[in-house]
Amino acid sequence: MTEIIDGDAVAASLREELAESIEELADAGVQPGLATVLMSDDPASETYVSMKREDCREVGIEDFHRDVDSGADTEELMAVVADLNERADVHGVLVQTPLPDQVDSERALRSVTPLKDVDGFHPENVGRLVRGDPRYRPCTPHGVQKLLDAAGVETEGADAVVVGRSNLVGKPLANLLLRKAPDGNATVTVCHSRTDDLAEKTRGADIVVAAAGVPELIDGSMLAEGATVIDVGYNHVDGEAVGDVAFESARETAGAITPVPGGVGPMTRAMLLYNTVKAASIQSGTDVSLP
Ligand SMILES: NC(=O)C1=CN([C@@H]2O[C@H](COP(=O)(O)OP(=O)(O)OC[C@H]3O[C@@H](n4cnc5c(N)ncnc54)[C@H](OP(=O)(O)O)[C@@H]3O)[C@@H](O)[C@H]2O)C=CC1
Ligand SMILES: Nc1nc(=O)c2c([nH]1)NC[C@@H]1CN(c3ccc(C(=O)N[C@@H](CCC(=O)O)C(=O)O)cc3)C=[N+]21
Repeated sequence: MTEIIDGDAVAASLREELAESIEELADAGVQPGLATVLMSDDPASETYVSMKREDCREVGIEDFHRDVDSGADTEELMAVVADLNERADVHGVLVQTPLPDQVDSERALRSVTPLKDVDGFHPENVGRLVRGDPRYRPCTPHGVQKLLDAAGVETEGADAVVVGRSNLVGKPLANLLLRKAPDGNATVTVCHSRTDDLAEKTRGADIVVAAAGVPELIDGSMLAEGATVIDVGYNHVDGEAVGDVAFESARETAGAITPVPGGVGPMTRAMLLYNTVKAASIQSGTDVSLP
């Protein structure tokens, strides 16, 4: 029987465990705080930010929020970030991307102080990840690791294929799976739009992670019998969320598979809470146990 990996359930149990870490911080007089910065009129970005804020309030993380006019320039955005960098009650600063075209995104994201960079996008944190000593793991890749762990899927020695090489998902995930660590130690192949014969690559994999942003790119014919399939894709087709995996076809061949919705999405949000609690722990010098 194919296991359907329940991201909602795994995320819920993570939030419960994080609530205990937040209790430990409270005993030391610390409340974790996350500041989200929204500089966009895109309804999707607005939705992602409001879900993140709602999650914070639910688990006891203080929700700070800043709206920056979507017509503003890089300097104005960076001034907002600089102010949040200085505040002792703000432990995490998240600038929601994509940013408007007139903004120098690289410069703006680099202005988040690395200790508060709970997205893990700052070059210092990316560098640490690539070097094998991550501080804040990017939320979606970390969520994928937690889903694999929850499903009892060993990465050690596994052949993993990551479809997608973005800085947001594919590259950090490939680095995490490659890391010399119990939740890494996979043999990693990274595929992208110029990959020759994608199906041949995915058919050779024990673990396939689809993060291409192409609806139903991966179907059952492209999988080895019993493979684990993690669908990061979140595409809107006729107003419905559709993954990068053709679920009904893939589940026939897969050993375990994540659905969309109810798979990676809720985990991404849970790992942001995780990083914020970790940030509060580091910045307050309070040791807490993390799930
Ligand atoms: N559930 C969640 O929490 C999240 C979901 N997502 C979703 O994950 C998906 C990927 O996001 P993101 O990484 O930001 O997307 P990007 O568009 O930044 O990157 C997509 C990657 O997929 C590759 N690709 C595109 N088409 C193909 C193809 N036909 N075959 C093989 N590779 C291909 C691209 O190759 P190339 O580099 O050559 O262009 C690129 O590397 C999206 O659907 C997004 O919505 C993203 C973040 C969080
Ligand atoms: N720069 C950038 N930042 C992003 O944050 C970003 C992005 N690009 N590209 C698009 C993806 C997609 N994404 C999701 C986050 C949460 C859910 C999520 O929680 N979904 C729930 C359903 C939520 C609901 O609708 O109630 C689920 O899948 O079950 C989904 C998708 C962030 N993205």
